[in-house]
Amino acid sequence: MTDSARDQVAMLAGALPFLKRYDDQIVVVKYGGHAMGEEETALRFGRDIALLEQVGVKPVVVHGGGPQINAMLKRLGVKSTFVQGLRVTDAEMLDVVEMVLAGPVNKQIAEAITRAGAIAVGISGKDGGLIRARRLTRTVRDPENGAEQALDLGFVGEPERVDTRVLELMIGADIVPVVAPVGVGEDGQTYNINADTAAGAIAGALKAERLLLLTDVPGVLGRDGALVPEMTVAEVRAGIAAGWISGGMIPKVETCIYAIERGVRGAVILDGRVPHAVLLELFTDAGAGTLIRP
Ligand SMILES: Nc1ncnc2c1ncn2[C@@H]1O[C@H](COP(=O)(O)OP(=O)(O)O)[C@@H](O)[C@H]1O
Ligand SMILES: CC(=O)N[C@@H](CCC(=O)OP(=O)(O)O)C(=O)O
Repeated sequence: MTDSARDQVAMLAGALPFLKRYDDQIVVVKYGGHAMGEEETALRFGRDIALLEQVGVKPVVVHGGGPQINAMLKRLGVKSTFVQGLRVTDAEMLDVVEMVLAGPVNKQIAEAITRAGAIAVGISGKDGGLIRARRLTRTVRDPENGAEQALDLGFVGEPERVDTRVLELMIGADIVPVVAPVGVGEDGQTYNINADTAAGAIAGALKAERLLLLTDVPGVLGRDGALVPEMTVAEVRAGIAAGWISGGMIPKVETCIYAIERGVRGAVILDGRVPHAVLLELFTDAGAGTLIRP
């Protein structure tokens, strides 16, 4: 037997306890727009998800696509602004957001997983009544007089209720759901939902074993720029207040807290550009990224 064959067998044997732990368990993976990068990265992601499905894990993919929306807006000559990491979304913008997220981005991911040997089907949060949303309200404090001021983010939504039936039907039939973060209000209004928030709501509703948020940084970075391997909810809150957790990282850590409070057993922020990031996190002791715990 060659050394490389021996290594392969040793690796498989080492993964056995982890394979047992995650057998039949739901793992929600949020695939961020920044982690999609090159085509090879997306294909590799597809292979990892297909592998999870083949070893008995039940993966559910929720994806973003912020950079892909930006690219389309640039082609259309439309400017976009972000407040607290959220895209201010007027009616025209909403059309583009839905077109990009529920269109090419959703289909490319489902195709990459399917090409790797699993059956993945792309849906949006509007399909099967999956994500019932309401308009998100946010306030800012006026630094001059301390008064609270309401922010108008347009058609940005937050999940109000997640109806998991369509996901359960898919999971039960060994189909990997790939979800675009778009929701619908009671009155039929479409809402743009931050993909981290959508993933957290879905993970919470499914009581997933793990929520993995894949991005383009190694995890939560401390003031010194070094990776923080583990954080408690209280430490996260202190980091936001002190300002070293900011921008797009805020919805991520908030999502982790939300999911944990709803019974998800662990939430991890990790670098989706690292080859096999998902497998490293689930099937090795070393793990990857930042684990947020209660
Ligand atoms: N403490 C921190 N650690 C890591 N990243 C941070 C931190 N504070 C702010 N960020 C920013 O958050 C970004 C990740 O959020 P975002 O760009 O929205 O990712 P995605 O598209 O994957 O959702 C990082 O690229 C970084 O610029
Ligand atoms: C309200 C809001 O900001 N929605 C996001 C939805 C996509 C997303 O979250 O994509 P990433 O995960 O790649 O950042 C947006 O319009 O960009």
